[in-house]
Amino acid sequence: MKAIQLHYPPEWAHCYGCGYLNPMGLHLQTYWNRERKESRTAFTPSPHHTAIPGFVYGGLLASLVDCHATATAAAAKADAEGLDLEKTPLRFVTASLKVDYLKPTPLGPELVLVGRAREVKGRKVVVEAEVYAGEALTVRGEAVLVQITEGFGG
Ligand SMILES: CCCCCCCC(=O)SCCNC(=O)CCNC(=O)[C@H](O)C(C)(C)COP(=O)(O)OP(=O)(O)OC[C@H]1O[C@@H](n2cnc3c(N)ncnc32)[C@H](O)[C@@H]1OP(=O)(O)O
Repeated sequence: MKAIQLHYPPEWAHCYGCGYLNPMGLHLQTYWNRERKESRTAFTPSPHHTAIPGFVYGGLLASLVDCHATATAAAAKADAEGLDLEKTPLRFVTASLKVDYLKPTPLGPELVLVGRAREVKGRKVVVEAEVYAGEALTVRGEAVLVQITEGFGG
């Protein structure tokens, strides 16, 4: 299965969190499960992603939620409308991002993010995401994503 971010055309693939053309980026790769209507990604923070020794920097966790949510929005919208992302790439940007840090996230283990679309309406998708370190749910996020077209920001 191909990661959602790998469907982005090159002009939309420079994002620090998930762009495959950003050499310094995190290269997050999100996968969509059509049966479960759920997205997943995994990321192992590096030692320099430290907040307090032993724990992950919250800004990084927000970035993971952000980029996982944008990809989840594309997949959920494609799923809802029966579109093939290979033929019709969809790209969303973050309009709003809320992150709740439920408990400190340990630095070392792989983190798993799970995402679900709570609302798909027009150009807007609302996504809920969770970050797990092993069995522990450490972060819960919510994002409003808005679909953009060519020429965004111009
Ligand atoms: C180019 C690819 C980059 C991908 C990077 C991936 C993640 C990122 O880091 S993105 C970077 C950070 N984000 C940005 O820079 C976005 C900056 N903001 C913008 O460009 C615009 O405000 C934008 C596109 C989000 C929305 O503007 P616009 O296209 O005019 O949408 P608009 O018609 O106002 O709103 C559409 C819907 O979204 C909702 N919405 C818009 N902004 C918000 C918000 N801040 N909070 C909640 N809802 C919002 C509106 O209420 C509306 O909902 P509904 O259809 O239910 O009425």
